[in-house]
Amino acid sequence: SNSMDSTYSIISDKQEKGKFKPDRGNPLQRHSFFFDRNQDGTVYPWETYQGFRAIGAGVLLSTLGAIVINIGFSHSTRPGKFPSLLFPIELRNIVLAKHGSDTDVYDKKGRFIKNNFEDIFRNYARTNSDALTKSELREMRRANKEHKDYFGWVAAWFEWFFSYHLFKDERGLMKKDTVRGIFYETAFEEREEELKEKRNALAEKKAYV
Ligand code: HEM
Ligand SMILES: [Ca+2]
Repeated sequence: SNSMDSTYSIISDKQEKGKFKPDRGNPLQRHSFFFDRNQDGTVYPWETYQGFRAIGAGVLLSTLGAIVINIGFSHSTRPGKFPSLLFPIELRNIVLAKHGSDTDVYDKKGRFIKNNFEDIFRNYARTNSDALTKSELREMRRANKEHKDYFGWVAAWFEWFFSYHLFKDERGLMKKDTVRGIFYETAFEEREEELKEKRNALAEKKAYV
């Protein structure tokens, strides 16, 4: 099948599960692919919503995530196309959604730059060497701000807001391993598995009483 076929019409998109294979060398694509629930290469808002729910976000946060992420990133991943009111995000072009005022951990090709990742913790993790407190995270975000880059400020704010809200530990710390897992997507997958297991255990318990 020709992947261009689905480019021109969203309605007749075949939505074949597993049609899209993320590029191993592109962690940014894998990060976003977690939310492509039917794995067809396009993330629609309802998929973003389901992805958020799958990692334990409530209805409100998931709705917010779907709205800001899909409105924010749809158009830039569809170069030359008329804006779509369904706000699809096309994963093969996900690097085009990169913005300013970020950490530079993902480079222009969506690769994970280890040194920039290590810099986050070298520069801001003072209270604990392998985690950021809420205020250290804020400090990092402020330092990353580029002049008049309003879109980047807002995008980075949301990215770190979602990260902190969903992945801080019981002491309110953003652990280094977790942050790496967010960049690589494994944090999403692990959380989803964890919640599935919890639900199954609960269901089994109920079956016995
Ligand atoms: C719970 C959900 C999510 C969390 C916690 C999250 C978190 C993050 C974080 C922490 C960054 C790095 C920001 C930085 O370098 O300063 C990032 C970057 C990015 N995320 Fe997500 N994200 C989520 C969902 C999504 C979704 C659904 C998509 C698209 C389908 C997406 C696309 C991107 C893109 C394109 C970047 C690159 C931004 C850049 O480097 O300029 N993310 N995200
Ligand atoms: Ca999809």
